[in-house]
Amino acid sequence: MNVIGRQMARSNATVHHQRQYSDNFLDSTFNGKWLQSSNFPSSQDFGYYGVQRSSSLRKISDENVSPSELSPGLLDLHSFDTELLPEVPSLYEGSSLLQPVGSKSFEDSESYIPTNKIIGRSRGPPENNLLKSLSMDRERANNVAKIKVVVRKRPLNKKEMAKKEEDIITIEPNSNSLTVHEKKLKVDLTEYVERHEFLFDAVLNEDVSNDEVYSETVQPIVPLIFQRTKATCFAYGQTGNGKTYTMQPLPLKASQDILRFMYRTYQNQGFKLFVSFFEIYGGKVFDLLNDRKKLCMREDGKQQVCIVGLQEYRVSDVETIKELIEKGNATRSIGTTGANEESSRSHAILQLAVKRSADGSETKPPRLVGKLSFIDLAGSERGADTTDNDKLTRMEGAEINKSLLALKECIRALDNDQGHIPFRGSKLTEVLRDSFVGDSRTVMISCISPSSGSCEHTLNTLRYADRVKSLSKGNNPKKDLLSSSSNLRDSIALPLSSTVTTDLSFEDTINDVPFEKNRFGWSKQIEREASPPFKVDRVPSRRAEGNLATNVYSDYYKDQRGGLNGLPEDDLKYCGDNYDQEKTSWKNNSKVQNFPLSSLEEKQKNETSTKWVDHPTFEDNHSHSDDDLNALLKEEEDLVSSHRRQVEETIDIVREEMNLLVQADKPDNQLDDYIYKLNAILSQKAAGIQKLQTRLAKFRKHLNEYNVLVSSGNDDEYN
Ligand SMILES: Nc1ncnc2c1ncn2[C@@H]1O[C@H](COP(=O)(O)OP(=O)(O)OP(=O)(O)O)[C@@H](O)[C@H]1O
Repeated sequence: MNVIGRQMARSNATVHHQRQYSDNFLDSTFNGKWLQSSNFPSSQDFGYYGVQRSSSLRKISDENVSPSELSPGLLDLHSFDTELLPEVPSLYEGSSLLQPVGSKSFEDSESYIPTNKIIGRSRGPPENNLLKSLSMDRERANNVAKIKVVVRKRPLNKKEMAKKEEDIITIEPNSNSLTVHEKKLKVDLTEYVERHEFLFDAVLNEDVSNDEVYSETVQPIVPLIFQRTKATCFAYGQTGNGKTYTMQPLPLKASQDILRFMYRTYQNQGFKLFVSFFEIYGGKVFDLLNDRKKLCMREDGKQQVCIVGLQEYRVSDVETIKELIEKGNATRSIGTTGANEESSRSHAILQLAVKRSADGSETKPPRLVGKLSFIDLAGSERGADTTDNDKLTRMEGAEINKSLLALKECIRALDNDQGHIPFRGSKLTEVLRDSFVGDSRTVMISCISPSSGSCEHTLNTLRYADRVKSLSKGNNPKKDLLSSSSNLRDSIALPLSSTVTTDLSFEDTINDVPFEKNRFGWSKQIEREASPPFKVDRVPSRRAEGNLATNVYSDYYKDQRGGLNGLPEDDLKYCGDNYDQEKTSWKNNSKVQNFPLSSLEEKQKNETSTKWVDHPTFEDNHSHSDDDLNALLKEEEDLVSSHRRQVEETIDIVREEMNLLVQADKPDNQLDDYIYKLNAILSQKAAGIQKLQTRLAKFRKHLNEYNVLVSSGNDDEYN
């Protein structure tokens, strides 16, 4: 932790004591997260609301910050019974709009307001224009998707340019799609480029400013906060890809808008804005606005999560919020990893809560109306990057992975309206529990590097985002259509070994085969033409993953040499069980044209006599981090691959069964032979199913272990 920051945080633990910060001190000393001062909007960017500030911008006054009234010791962060107010007058309706513009102080401050889409800059826009603009905003707010996934690409940095790394991300102008061009090597060491296409709700290129990021992500949500919505905005991505750069200005901009609503639209309606800022580090909660005091979480009888003793500050101007954020940032933990010295190992959560007293009186504690949470997640790079680190760092990594996985699962469950939200999967999701129930909105900003050197991490980040997005029903039919028809989630370079489509060249295959999403949101290739039953030799697959180049190589081998026999043993080891299944299925395919029944016997013999390379287990691969996110994601991928192959095999088997029946109908049919072959077929079927069931059970067990299974149906039989 930043020592100066800690000192400062300590000395400011009670902001009743007015404190004068020097600009120099602030600008030069804080180097914590969210503290690249150049990224902060300047003070002129913000208006002053409510109580006018003195000439010092650095003063936190009693008027604006009153921790005592906000720190009841047991602070129910979220579930402070959401206010049961009479219906909050719509943001866009009611007398407040028609009242003369606010108090003197607001009038005075108006000239500071840079832009105001809700309320025009000019003092008296014609009433109908105002209403029109508000109704447009209301429409916009109502259209805010429940879950929005945005990807932001940062520019190449100096280090990457010095290493002559290339920009491998292309974004079509005015589109929501991006393509990762991954360089790969064929077995003959010639290079080829594998293209991975993704479609999201918005894709922002390196030229997009932080202001634009705000208007694309958080701004549309702000009005909803006054209508009892709880919203979460989080940045996800590898260390150094711009999470902090992206998140840092958002709370300030949002609080500016919130205050604007409070002082204009909801003037004199008793709304108050509160700020809290804490971090989750190694599974523990620390108050960033109270000298990093360790806090504990409690769940009350109503299963509402409380953070005991979290300081929450009432604020009425942006400058104070800025100071609080600076203070919190200075206090935030910064660890080191092999990947990036500056990498953050904690999740920082800043919350803006809008509250109101039930009867408008000041005597009763205000109740929560709506809330906006900003989460700067820890770097998403996982297991591999922490291998060399000490036990503590590895455990931190494990906790981070666990929370990232749990977060994804909660968002999935949220968007699927599932009764069971697996929020207990991590501290992060427990803390955010109330953001996953009721009227909620989630914005995820995935931050990616353009550099070729980060390709694998970039693909991981995009896959994570895609999983969040692909399960999003949203409220935009167009989006659904796009998702189902053209979310080119993954690799296009899939040299499928189809005996039917052998007339297609490799390039034809990679360029033209369309994709669609399956019901889990994964892409699958659509057959070029509707194939008649049993003409499909390979089940649509999206196998070639960025971090499993061997998959591609083995496919390539398979195509080039007609089989896996040519694969070096090492490759097989890496391929693991994928190729255990692959071997069998490929063998089937090689003989599929004539369906010689002898292949079954041969296969059965092989299966019993050959000791296939063991599938690398979850534990084997990731002994350093049991709950490694990548391992679970990989296991999920492998399960789907196995399922796909099992279906392929089933198709082959059914073909053989049909042949067998044809044989059985012939007058010269040998009963012994029929019985023997039928027995072989049934055994093979049973073995395939059993194998898949085992894998499924194992995967479910792992999910259960990490509390991330969304649906718990029939778990018992697997445990
Ligand atoms: N879109 C962008 N435009 C310009 N510079 C950027 C952009 N995104 C990030 N940067 C720069 O890249 C560097 C790393 O960004 P940042 O600290 O935000 O990464 P991070 O993802 O928060 O890393 P960590 O996981 O370690 O917290 C910073 O110097 C930042 O200014």
